[in-house]
Amino acid sequence: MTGRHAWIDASAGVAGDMMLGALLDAGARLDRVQAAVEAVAPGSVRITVTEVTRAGLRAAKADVEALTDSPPHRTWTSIRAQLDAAGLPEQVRDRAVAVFARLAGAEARVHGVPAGDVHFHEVGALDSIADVVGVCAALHDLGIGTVSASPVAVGSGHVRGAHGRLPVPVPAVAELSRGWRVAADGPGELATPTGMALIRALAGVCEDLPAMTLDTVGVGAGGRDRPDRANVVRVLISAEKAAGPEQAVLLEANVDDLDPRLWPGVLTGLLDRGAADAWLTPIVMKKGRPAHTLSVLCTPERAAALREHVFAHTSTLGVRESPRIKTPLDRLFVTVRVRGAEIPVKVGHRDGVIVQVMPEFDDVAAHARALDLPERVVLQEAQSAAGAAGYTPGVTLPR
Ligand SMILES: O=C([S-])c1cc(C(=O)S)c[n+]([C@@H]2O[C@H](COP(=O)(O)O)[C@@H](O)[C@H]2O)c1
Ligand code: NI
Repeated sequence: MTGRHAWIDASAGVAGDMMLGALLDAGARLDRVQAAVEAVAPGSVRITVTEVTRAGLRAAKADVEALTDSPPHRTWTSIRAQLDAAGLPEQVRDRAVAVFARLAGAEARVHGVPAGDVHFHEVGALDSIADVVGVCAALHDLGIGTVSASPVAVGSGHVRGAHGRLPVPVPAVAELSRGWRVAADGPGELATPTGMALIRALAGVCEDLPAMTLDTVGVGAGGRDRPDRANVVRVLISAEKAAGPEQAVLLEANVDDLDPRLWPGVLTGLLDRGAADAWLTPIVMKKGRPAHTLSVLCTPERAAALREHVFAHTSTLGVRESPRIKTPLDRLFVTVRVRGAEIPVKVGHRDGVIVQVMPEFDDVAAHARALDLPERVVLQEAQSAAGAAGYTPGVTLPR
């Protein structure tokens, strides 16, 4: 994935409105954010942003004002339908779905109900929609391709809510914290479920500030002003990301009982839904059974949807998931003419030096069929035509 990198500093805690404030402070346009929220929950909320101080630091405070007395649908199933129907940019929708899926999964486990039935409280549902969709729209507006985040301060003590007195970290935050570095780091509820769900769904990795050419810093305020520490989330955003390693997720499942005729459709379906790659490896499983490992490489944002696709379309009972680092070549396409036909050629380069020159094989095959020529002849001619235009491995890209 291309784009800038955002590192979220949640060392003083995190909540949805704090992240939204930080991204608006970093330059995300309020009208774009409001429009995305409006598309999901028309006429329901108005987002405003004001400048405040927290322990003497300037910060942007995002506020969500409810404009309606009639609450929106409140289950995860109905919010999912609203997100799907809103016509959001694909990246905004996918990220928002991933965040709500995390939140619903955590609440489902805590309360012992199916995720689809998880009930977002009436006012909370509007706040959550505005925070989650607003954050995802702001990331999109800022051109953020990848996200990572610091360890999170979750707080300590107790809070009062719909479930009475809850221990801090509240149960949903504790559930969402599994696999992340967290510490109490102070009294009170420092991390909310929505804030933690945003971190877990959007950030591929928990890390201290990664090396970057820093472009922008945004500071988002929490509700309370505490004298001992600034109640803020910071977001540090890189300049346009240099070509280099990016976060990826590898999903894997070993399967020994799927009708083999179904596999091509499974792989095509995964690629159609945004997997960067999907493949099968023959293996031998327990009891000497011939089987396959299904592997799916994808961005962290696509992982949840693709995991569900694997469950729905194969017979697996589980999916393994591991973070990976992927280093893609920068790419561009050029078109060459071979015997009257135009064939696109993919050129992979690193720092402006060409590494790979590969005619698109589907086009080569189609043209070979049309001319009744061997595919290898058309392939070679397309490669030669690209070379004649200056696209040869080892040379600098033509201007
Ligand atoms: O309403 C519910 S089910 C609820 C559950 C939990 C659990 O941890 S379970 C916690 N809370 C509290 O709601 C407020 C708002 O949280 P946001 O994530 O919407 O900002 C917060 O204080 C939670 O502790 C509610
Ligand atoms: Ni709850």
